Amino acid sequence: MAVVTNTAYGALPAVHLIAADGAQITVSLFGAHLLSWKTGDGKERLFVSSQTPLDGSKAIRGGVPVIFPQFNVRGPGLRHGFARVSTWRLAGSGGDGGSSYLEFALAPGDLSPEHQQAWPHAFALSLRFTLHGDALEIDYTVRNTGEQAFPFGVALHTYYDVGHLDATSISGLQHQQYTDHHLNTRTQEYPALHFTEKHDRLYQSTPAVTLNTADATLRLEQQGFSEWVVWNPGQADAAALVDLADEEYQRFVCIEPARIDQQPLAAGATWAGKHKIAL
Ligand SMILES: O=P(O)(O)OC[C@H]1O[C@@H](O)[C@H](O)[C@@H](O)[C@@H]1O
Repeated sequence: MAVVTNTAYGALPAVHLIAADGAQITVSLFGAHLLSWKTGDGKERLFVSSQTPLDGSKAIRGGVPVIFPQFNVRGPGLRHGFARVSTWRLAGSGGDGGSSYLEFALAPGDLSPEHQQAWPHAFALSLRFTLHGDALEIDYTVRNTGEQAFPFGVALHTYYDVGHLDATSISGLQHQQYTDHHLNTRTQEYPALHFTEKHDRLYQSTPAVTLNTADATLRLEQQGFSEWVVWNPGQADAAALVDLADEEYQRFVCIEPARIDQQPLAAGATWAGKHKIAL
């Protein structure tokens, strides 16, 4: 049986779910932000910076920031959107022997007056985290509840705890085109991407990639999104991030299912994306 409890993570109210097989997640209401995912063997799969504020004053550095309605600076609003700095509601939870879930919701009434004014559209977001044995599924939907179309971009900005970058690679991207942070578009010829310097790349989506670390292999699948973003700041950019300790860039990579350009969602329409991470 699944056990759901209210808890705190730093100063943030959070919800903790333990599945029947011992797998567990902790999600803060601030950002509907997944902060910890431990598989049944007790191993933590996500990275959270030791320097991140955990009081709602700023986006959390680590875990799974939820990006909406714009990716990075690809839109006129707040960088990476307001969803990661808004307080969501717990909309449901439950489970049986096979799977357990937590579901969160965000609508205009949950936003600060400043964010509501900056983005005056009628929408409903839902995010459901489902634990299935050694896999985690995240179902993300965006509904237009108004009478006019609005533009939106989304991403699940997942920070994986990789132990050390030296032993980390991503496979499944060979022959894929990517755009790097210099805005060069190239094709990746080599089978596995290794992290020897800063990486900030946008790949067209492929159904699955594999993250290889010293002691684990994770298969990442996405449906409904259009890109994979692969990001590690490297040493110099990490030193400029006040919410990351200087050496911590060596402990994570972000692999993000995303829909980076803002595209319209018609009145009454729903967009749905699914992300599955499995051992
Ligand atoms: O510091 P932020 O706003 O959380 O963004 C972190 C990174 O997020 C990544 O998704 C972007 O590709 C990077 O360009 C960006 O630096």
